[in-house]
Amino acid sequence: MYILIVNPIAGNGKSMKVYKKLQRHPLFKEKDCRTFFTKYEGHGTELARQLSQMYGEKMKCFIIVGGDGTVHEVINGLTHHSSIHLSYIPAGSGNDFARGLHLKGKPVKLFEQIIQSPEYKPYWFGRFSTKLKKPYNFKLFSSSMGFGFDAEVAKLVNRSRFKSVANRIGLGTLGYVISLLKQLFQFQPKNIDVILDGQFYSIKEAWMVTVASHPYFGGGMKIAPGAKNNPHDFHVVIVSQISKWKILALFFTVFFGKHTKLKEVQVYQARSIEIFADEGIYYHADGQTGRCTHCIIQKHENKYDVHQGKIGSGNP
Ligand SMILES: Nc1ncnc2c1ncn2[C@@H]1O[C@H](COP(=O)(O)OP(=O)(O)OP(=O)(O)O)[C@@H](O)[C@H]1O
Repeated sequence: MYILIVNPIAGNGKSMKVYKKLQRHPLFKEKDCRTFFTKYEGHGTELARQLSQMYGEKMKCFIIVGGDGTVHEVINGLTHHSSIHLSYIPAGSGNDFARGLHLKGKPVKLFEQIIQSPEYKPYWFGRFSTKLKKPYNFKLFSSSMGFGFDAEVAKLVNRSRFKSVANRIGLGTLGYVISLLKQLFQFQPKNIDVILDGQFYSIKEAWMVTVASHPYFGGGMKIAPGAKNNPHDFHVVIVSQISKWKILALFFTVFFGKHTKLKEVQVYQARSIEIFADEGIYYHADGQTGRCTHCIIQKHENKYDVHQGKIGSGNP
């Protein structure tokens, strides 16, 4: 049995079109595929938790149909169920997790692959907590976390009308770029302290601190070009003391991963990251936003079996 968790509003309704195609496929009935739709924000986590408890071993895998936010919610329902196999059919606006997994091809082809010749390989999620004291109640993230400018852009993207217009014309990234331009003139850089594997850095006029499990964010921008998912570390990209015009240049070069050549951009590798900001700063985890003054980020101790493309991770 396969369980599909479908977010009907992901990609401004694209996920429903994708789902209808899957539903018409002969393998859908033949292989006992059961579908559950998310009904509200956060429902993906509840569904994943309940269904994994209910079906456990009887289930071959969860097939997530939606965008990065849906993946984020589902994995957070599986924090104690790392033995469950996961597959992802991208149908959102950004779909950066799919890029990170090197998933290629149309949704129906991916569905056939998942059922007929799945390539489950280990994937290591990150975990984070914005609490200052134990119990930390860690949450998982699949692709990246960002603090500062990218988080404020993500907040604007999630609220904006541009996103749905851009989605309708098949340009998911456009919504991000428009929000970015809007935010560029409002954003005030912040002083942020960062501890990377015990090493302290005081970042003056920080624009963003991004922690990445693979290269992509914002719908295909290669923010951490060298990042490969592995059990040991993340890539941490820090941008500080940069002019607004140069930030603009950065976001043009980021599509090719060339921004790391700028002197205002530093790239580190770290397993354990701690962030401190005197005043509250915005953060995002896989594009889902919040506000904090402190955050701990670590590799989750468990690996998950995730269907990946030919050159996906799995060889740490
Ligand atoms: N039925 C629903 N009604 C309203 N919101 C929902 C529903 N189901 C899920 N959500 C919310 O929809 C949001 C967007 O989902 P998702 O991120 O998967 O799509 P997207 O934003 O189009 O794609 P991406 O994150 O890849 O850009 C999630 O934050 C989730 O909480």
